[in-house]
Amino acid sequence: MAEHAQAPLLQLAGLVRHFGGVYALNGVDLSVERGEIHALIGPNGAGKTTLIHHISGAMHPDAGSVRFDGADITRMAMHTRVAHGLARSYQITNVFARLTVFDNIALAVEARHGGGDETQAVIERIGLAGATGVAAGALSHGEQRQLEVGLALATAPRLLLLDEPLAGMGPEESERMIELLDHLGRDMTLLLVEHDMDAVFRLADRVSVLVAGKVIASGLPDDVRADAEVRRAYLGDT
Ligand SMILES: Nc1ncnc2c1ncn2[C@@H]1O[C@H](COP(=O)(O)OP(=O)(O)OP(=O)(O)O)[C@@H](O)[C@H]1O
Repeated sequence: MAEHAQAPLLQLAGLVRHFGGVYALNGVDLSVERGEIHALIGPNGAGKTTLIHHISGAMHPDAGSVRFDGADITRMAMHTRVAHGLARSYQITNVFARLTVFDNIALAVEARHGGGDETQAVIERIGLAGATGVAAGALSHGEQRQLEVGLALATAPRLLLLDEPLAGMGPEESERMIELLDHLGRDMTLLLVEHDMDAVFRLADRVSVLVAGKVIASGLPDDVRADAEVRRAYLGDT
């Protein structure tokens, strides 16, 4: 419907989630537009991981709504969201260490009835064509993170969620991952949580800042960087 074509791909409104007396999400409003690379930044404990859990469907809110492609998915289960094109790449390694790169991706592709050609295409996309027959456990840390992105890609997502894709990486590995994400961003919408500000400001079309369970700013990277409240709350006014 025309109305839906205009709607943001992902729209969060008034999301609230508390754990006892701690309000991890305290009324989050956030829109992710179709085709953009959107970065979510914020200090430790701001609620970023909790927010990703609410988008992936691992958690459900106490109040507020999650809309994906115009539909209300607030109560939808995680696996149903994946079938609708919403995938998450995990911060914690979830590859099968003893299986080869090929078999890891093939399993994920077969889970949605794909074939061998598609497996190879995903492997090429994540830059592991030279390691197809290598056991996942023998890959470097950076390559394992590339493989994790491949597992999410195998579900043919329209929105890919990435929680700290550069965590624990050296400069060369980071560079490879940034290039990979930059390429993926040309074909799909990405929402990433990341602490590496250089990477964020290089990759993101738009940036949102989460502080104490609320989005305090959302916009173009340069505008967000210049925002006085953001500087005070997070970036450090140097
Ligand atoms: N399962 C839980 N039970 C109790 N409190 C929780 C739970 N999950 C998160 N919290 C609390 O909610 C707040 C937000 O946590 P969250 O992990 O979402 O922040 P974050 O922005 O991802 O932080 P970091 O950058 O350190 O990963 C914190 O105060 C945290 O202690």
